[in-house]
Amino acid sequence: MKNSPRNQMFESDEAIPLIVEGVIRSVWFVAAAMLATVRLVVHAPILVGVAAAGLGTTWLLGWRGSVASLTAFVGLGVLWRFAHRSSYDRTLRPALSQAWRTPAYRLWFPHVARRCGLVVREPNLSSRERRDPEVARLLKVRVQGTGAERLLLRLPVGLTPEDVAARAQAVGQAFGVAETRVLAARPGRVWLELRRRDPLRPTVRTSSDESPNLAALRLGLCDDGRPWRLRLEGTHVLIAGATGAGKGSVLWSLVAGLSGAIRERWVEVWAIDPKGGMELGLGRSAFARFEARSPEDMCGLLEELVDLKTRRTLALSTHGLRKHSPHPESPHIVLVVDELATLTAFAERATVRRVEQALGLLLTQGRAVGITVVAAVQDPGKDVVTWRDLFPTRVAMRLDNPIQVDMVLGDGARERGALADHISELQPGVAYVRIEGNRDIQRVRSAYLADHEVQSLADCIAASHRRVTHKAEEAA
Ligand SMILES: Nc1ncnc2c1ncn2[C@@H]1O[C@H](COP(=O)(O)OP(=O)(O)OP(=O)(O)O)[C@@H](O)[C@H]1O
Repeated sequence: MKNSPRNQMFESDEAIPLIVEGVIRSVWFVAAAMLATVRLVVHAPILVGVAAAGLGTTWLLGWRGSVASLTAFVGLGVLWRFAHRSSYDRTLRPALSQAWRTPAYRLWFPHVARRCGLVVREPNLSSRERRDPEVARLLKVRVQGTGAERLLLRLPVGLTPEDVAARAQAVGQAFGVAETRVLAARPGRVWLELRRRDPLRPTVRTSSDESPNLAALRLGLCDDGRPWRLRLEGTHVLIAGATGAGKGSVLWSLVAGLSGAIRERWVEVWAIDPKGGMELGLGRSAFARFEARSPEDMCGLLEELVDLKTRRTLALSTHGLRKHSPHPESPHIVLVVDELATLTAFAERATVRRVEQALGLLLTQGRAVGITVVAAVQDPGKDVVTWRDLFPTRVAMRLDNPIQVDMVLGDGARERGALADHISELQPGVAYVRIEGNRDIQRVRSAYLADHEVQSLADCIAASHRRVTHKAEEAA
């Protein structure tokens, strides 16, 4: 086929070529229209559904009936919103947002991507040879019930997820959103998340109705609406946050989550509070061991745990086992250290060396024998970086500057959306969590326990232990 100057397929004005051309063009037009319809249905099914329902109703009931039905539907929606806000927010609201935001993103994204630099230009070509730059393509839009809008992007050759992360803020601002982050999809694709509402705004309460699971202990809420679950067995946890960031709430949520296991005695929490008991002293009866006196005393407790570790390692190797299983005679031990840096700040040099050696041994060899270190730090300076890599799980709460974010979570974390230095002082307990082997960073808020709740939690644990001891004495 060849285009003549008059845009004809065949260079002939005879009837048969003209008829053939007409048939080919009609088939081509019908196929293109069908393809466009299919694409519209696939990309904006809700919008197409609503339009089809509107046309169907008008055809069946006339325009008055159609307006009446529409009014009834809107009325039902409004009623639903006021009668049961949570189910409305979970289901209808995201569906409505999806219906109108999908076409809006599709319309504007190519323009925004070009302006924000999500493009690849061929290098080493003169401006005359250079073709149009390749732009990141929007494949899918997902509106979630939690107020997050996720855009699945296909990256042109030459663009990486890090490039998208570096431009994410600009794209977010263009769509009127302040919070953005990049999540891994498969190679060549990336999810760009834009958050319009924050489900972590209200204070999160603990839920005590769950039996403790060391592989996924419930500590609070994730910003996708799911519970925040943290693995405690086979890992160590570093929590960094400026003063008032809510480190205490993470530690107490952890104790609250473990309380069932502590009462049944297959988990013990040992606590070290270098601030003289200011932070953890409130619930000291929840702890099997508690030390808040001199650096030498705290060092002594660490060394006691190292001895226990050595005995457990020996026992495991004697029985040919590779992993410790907790039970009341040999419980899983969670060592909580509030303010790791203070532990060594006021100690003699010899004590500092002993503390460092004991911590090093627990962090490198404690995981397999049922010992988890959970340490909090206020100022993630260079001391923390020394220890950082020995903590597979890291939690960055509100931090003072952007450099500290990568210091805690690892290089590139802030660029991928862990804006811990942007967390508001009005939202204590909010944090970004990085787990070993997972590039994605979770945004979470820990549950909050008021002082009286911490006290009653500790009293409840102490009372349960007293009952068990009493029964054991009676039996003896
Ligand atoms: N998860 C939370 N939800 C709501 N409010 C919280 C939460 N965590 C903490 N708060 C509030 O913030 C205050 C400070 O929290 P917290 O003492 O835990 O901070 P911190 O990081 O331990 O500070 P510091 O390092 O100075 O001890 C608390 O008194 C409480 O009112």
